[in-house]
Amino acid sequence: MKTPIELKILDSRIGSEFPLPAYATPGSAGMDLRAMTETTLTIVPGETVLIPTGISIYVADPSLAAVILPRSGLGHKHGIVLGNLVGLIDSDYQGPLMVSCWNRSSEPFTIEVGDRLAQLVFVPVVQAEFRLVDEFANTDRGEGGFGHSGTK
Ligand SMILES: O=c1ccn([C@H]2C[C@H](O)[C@@H](COP(=O)(O)OP(=O)(O)OP(=O)(O)O)O2)c(=O)[nH]1
Ligand SMILES: [Mg+2]
Repeated sequence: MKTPIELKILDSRIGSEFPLPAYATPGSAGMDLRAMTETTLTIVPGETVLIPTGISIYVADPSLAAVILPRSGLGHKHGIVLGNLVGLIDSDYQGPLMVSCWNRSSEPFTIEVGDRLAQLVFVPVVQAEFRLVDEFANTDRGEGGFGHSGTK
């Protein structure tokens, strides 16, 4: 059963020239987001560009969020990742869905209009309420962290 999510088309090329984001296979976790720029764009090494996707979504349910993740091929082969590393889409956000695209490679990278740049994944969210305490119940780990157990 898929969860219905409201979506607005902000760029009429989506739904005509380019399809709406969709799962590529029945088991896909992410839907690819396309670069809805006016023209072809070259991102020089080290540069970060905010790229519109041509859509907005309204997740609405506070127990859900969406995350924008890099595509592994672009990230690994071309160093095209996200300027914010991961994009988090709040359930009450209704603005344009944007992808912060960072060229962390040493080569310029050219994005054509409609290229699939990043992917959108819906995730469950638990909202916490802090309960102030003076002491935690003991655990084996305690305060150990940040590699305190070594690598072997
Ligand atoms: O890659 C992203 C990340 C965020 N957003 C939108 C949706 C998100 O709900 C909103 C705010 O994101 P976030 O809370 O991460 O950014 P902020 O810098 O804390 O902005 P704000 O003060 O608006 O919360 O921006 C995107 O479109 N793309
Ligand atoms: Mg915020």
